[in-house]
Amino acid sequence: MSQSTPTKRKKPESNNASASTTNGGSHQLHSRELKRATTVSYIYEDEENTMEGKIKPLNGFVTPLLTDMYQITMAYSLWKNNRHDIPTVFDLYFRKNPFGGEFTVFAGLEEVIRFVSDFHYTEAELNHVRELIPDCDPGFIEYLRQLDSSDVSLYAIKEGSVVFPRVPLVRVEGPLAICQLLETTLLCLVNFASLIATNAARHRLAVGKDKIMLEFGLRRAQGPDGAMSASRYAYLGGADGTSNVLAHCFFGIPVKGTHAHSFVTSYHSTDDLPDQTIKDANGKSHNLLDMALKYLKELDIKTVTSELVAFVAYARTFPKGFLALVDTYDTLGSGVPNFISVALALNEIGYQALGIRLDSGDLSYLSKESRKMFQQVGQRYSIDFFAKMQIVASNDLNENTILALNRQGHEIDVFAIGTNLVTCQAQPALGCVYKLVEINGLPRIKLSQETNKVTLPGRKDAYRLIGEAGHPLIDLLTYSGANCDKKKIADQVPQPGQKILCLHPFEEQKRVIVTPSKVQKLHQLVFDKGSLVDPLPRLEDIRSFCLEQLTHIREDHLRASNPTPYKVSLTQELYDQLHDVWMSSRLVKEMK
Ligand SMILES: Nc1ncnc2c1ncn2[C@@H]1O[C@H](COP(=O)(O)OP(=O)(O)OP(=O)(O)O)[C@@H](O)[C@H]1O
Ligand SMILES: O=P(O)(O)OC[C@H]1O[C@H](OP(=O)(O)OP(=O)(O)O)[C@H](O)[C@@H]1O
Ligand SMILES: O=C(O)c1cccnc1
Ligand SMILES: [Mg+2]
Repeated sequence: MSQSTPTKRKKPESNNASASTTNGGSHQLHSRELKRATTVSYIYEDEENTMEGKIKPLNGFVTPLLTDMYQITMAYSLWKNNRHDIPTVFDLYFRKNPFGGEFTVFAGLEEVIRFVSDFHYTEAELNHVRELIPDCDPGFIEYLRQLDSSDVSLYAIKEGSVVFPRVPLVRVEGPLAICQLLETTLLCLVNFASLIATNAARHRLAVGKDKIMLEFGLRRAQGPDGAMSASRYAYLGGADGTSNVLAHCFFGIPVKGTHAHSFVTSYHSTDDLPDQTIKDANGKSHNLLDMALKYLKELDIKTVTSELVAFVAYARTFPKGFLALVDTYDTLGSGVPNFISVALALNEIGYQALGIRLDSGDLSYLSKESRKMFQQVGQRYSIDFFAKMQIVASNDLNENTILALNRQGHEIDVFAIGTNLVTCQAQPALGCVYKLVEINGLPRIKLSQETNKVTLPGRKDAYRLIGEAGHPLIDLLTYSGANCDKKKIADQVPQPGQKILCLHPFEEQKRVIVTPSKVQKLHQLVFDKGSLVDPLPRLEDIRSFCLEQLTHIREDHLRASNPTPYKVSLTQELYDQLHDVWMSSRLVKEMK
């Protein structure tokens, strides 16, 4: 690949990054545009997200060459055989929910729309393609030079929706060659995004809605692109903030942070802090270290002095949001008392400390013991906010450890989750696939030894049937293929209050009659032959939609252990069509 040119970026607007877990980061979104130059390079510009403005991918690697080689060879062959313009329908969907769960959060749609909208080959990219194909016909390069998405339409489920296996997340309609060329990039954009969003949603459910969940995974993420995607989609799925500064600058995600052990261990003695003073709101100077030592004496506790010095140094830098990492030497014997002494000193001169971070040991026990100490000191000195000091926990947290902490009881206010959130250690990939379901108006099927892998042929629509209690009951797929007559298509559309027969795609005896109270059409036209239909929603609105959606799904579908599968069914018409196409596509074996 060509060397990238040096980055040429407009300076991001100043962000409000702060050292505390509550003060950091504004919620304001700074949309960034990433323009592609002749070689792959990153040039970020402010983007007006208008309908007229050309929208671009969020990441400079997202170009038509971010694909598998076979897409290009297939496109060449389709063009050579004059099949490139045949009208087609492709479905993008997954077959199994991740993490042993029974739900998935759909994410990545904005990036899909941006990529499809911007689809074109630059001259440099055309040169690459020419070099990749032996004896490449110049006519193919001419064909690619004029190729764009002006004949492509996308129908999609809203980003942030809770979704289920086999329901197309995106339906792509357009000429065969370009739809085929989109496959790999679209899958790359949806698979990781949805996996991370689902992982974040599961961690969010474990943490509970009244607690704060932060994503601290940048250092362990799968490279810079994986890290940016992870921060974006962890936020979409329910994280309240990230430690990733660039994700704040690009996506407007609130940025949060505390400090590391190295900050504490970098101090050895009081000599390392020649200036121990701090000014109060009136500008009067006080010696913060002496004041903290006075409180330690009153409390009759001996602690590690170098740790106290580090805390004083940090507190005089951030007196308004002082939060200390307390487990460097001895959490309850030194870290928490040192924090308390500095917090009391700050309080004396009008500043309110924020809390502590625990990063090792038994987080249930340590959080409860720390809370007790805060309550006792608060009572002794009649300081109300002391009992409510924020307790942040980190250290290899995951869904299971959080659920275990909930069972044991804890006093944690903020769960900071890194590795397990951004790498999806419990399951490293989602298996979204992209399959041709209709060509030239005719349904197409892909057979498999595994029934579950057989594709559902034909153009389909999807509806969510909502029950009396307000919970989704079932997703129903209807047949809306080009060869299905208009009345049949209309007759399949489920109506509230009417009985609807819903069939399992492969097991004839599994059928249910549903009378929905409400019906939601799941697919919307989001990209219409080259044009964006509606402005792209803001990331924080997608996040709010996702969190709201989760409150409507029945708890037994969401729970971590033995969740109930959610039903996805077919209308009689779609069922018949599936089985007709299946029968006619299968060879009848002969035995002698
Ligand atoms: N009460 C608890 N219940 C269940 N899991 C816990 C509890 N407290 C901590 N954990 C988890 O147990 C693991 C402890 O890891 P480990 O023993 O490697 O670290 P540590 O000894 O506490 O700290 P370190 O080695 O980083 O100083 C972490 O994954 C942590 O999230
Ligand atoms: O554990 P995670 O969920 O990935 O969360 C992020 C971790 O990264 C930081 O330290 P790091 O692990 O780099 O070093 P430390 O544990 O030795 O402090 C932090 O203190 C957390 O422990
Ligand atoms: O701000 C923190 O405390 C932090 C950030 C990233 C990783 N670990 C900790
Ligand atoms: Mg660690």
